Amino acid sequence: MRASQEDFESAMNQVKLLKKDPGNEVKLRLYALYKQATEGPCNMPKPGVFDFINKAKWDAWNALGSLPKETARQNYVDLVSSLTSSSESSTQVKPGADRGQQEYENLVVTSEDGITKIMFNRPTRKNAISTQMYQEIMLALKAASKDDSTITVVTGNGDYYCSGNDLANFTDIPPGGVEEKAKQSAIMLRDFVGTFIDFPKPLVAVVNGPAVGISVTILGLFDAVYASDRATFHTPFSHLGLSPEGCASYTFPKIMGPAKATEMLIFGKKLTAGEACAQGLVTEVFPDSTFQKEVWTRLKAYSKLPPNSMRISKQVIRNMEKEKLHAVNAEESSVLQERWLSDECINATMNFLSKKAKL
Ligand SMILES: CCCCCCCCCCC/C=C/C(=O)SCCNC(=O)CCNC(=O)[C@H](O)C(C)(C)COP(=O)(O)OP(=O)(O)OC[C@H]1O[C@@H](n2cnc3c(N)ncnc32)[C@H](O)[C@@H]1OP(=O)(O)O
Repeated sequence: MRASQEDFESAMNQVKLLKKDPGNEVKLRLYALYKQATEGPCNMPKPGVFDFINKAKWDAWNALGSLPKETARQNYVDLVSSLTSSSESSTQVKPGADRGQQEYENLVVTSEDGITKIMFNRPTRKNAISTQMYQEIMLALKAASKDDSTITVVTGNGDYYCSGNDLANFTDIPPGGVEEKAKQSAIMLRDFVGTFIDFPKPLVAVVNGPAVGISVTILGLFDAVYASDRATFHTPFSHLGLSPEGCASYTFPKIMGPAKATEMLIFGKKLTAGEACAQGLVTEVFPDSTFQKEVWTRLKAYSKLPPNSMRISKQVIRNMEKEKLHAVNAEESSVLQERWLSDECINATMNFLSKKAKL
């Protein structure tokens, strides 16, 4: 959801009420986002080198380049919200504390060494994502976006990373009928993917084993993807009478070129980790025997980099695309709303649930 003028004004008031000084770096960022949101790109003359304060302000504003006013307004609101939640919450989880095991039924969330780890935890179902688990992932990401960690990692417990949407989600039909279920599911899907699009910190996938469906498509929204050589990447949408989601209809052709994206998204070709790396979907592949050790050593080193700089770099890399990604997400979700009601999809799902089919 975009921040309104009202949200922006309320954020400006909240800044005045902050109990703790957020430090010069954050104050400069607030200043720059405020100027960009209200006046647009910086076109003031650059202050002289000895005018330190005004030069620092000018540099911060000028660094935002042609960031659209609406995006600057949204970023300002997000930044203030992260400041107010961290100063208000005395029970906030600090890195090193293990939290969430009571809070989440399908996830294990821990925070240590500046890294929040969100682990899918339904190993007996190959970490298939139930309706409740979609909600829990959104909650965990929102909490991670505001906690003290610098990097957020998503991974899976057991032999699978994730087998995608839990096909049993199709059986839980509300009193409004299957049309109502499809409508609610499209809203949930849009919100779920939107949470990844808007995630403000470096987001890393540690793909410990095979990945299927939506757990693959959203990888295009991560900042880095490390995979065990046991991992595979499979998006069998046509086999299931479905169509792509997670913004893959946009990110995959961009990452790997349209021809390779077609093989995955339309023909359902399963990629090995090596192939996915060669096509740019995966950052690096590690032997399974040393995967955890090598990846976590590297992530711990990355987590010591300056957090504000990493967030800002992510913004600079991603922000121009955000609007496009939200539009793609809305379109994909609305197409799927129709697909879920199609005979092709209903038959494929029934075949799986009655154990007549597997991928
Ligand atoms: C009316 C509209 C409602 C719509 C609601 C949708 C909401 C948002 C949707 C977002 C769009 C997402 C799309 C996708 O993700 S598409 C991909 C979906 N995933 C699959 O099709 C995978 C299905 N699973 C399999 O083919 C195999 O299980 C798999 C190859 C993954 C593993 O095979 P293996 O032989 O190694 O293991 P088992 O099959 O024995 O698995 C162990 C048990 O786990 C159950 N399981 C595994 N994956 C799923 C799954 N995705 N959904 C439900 N259940 C799953 C499996 O059945 C086994 O159970 P049992 O022990 O009871 O047999």
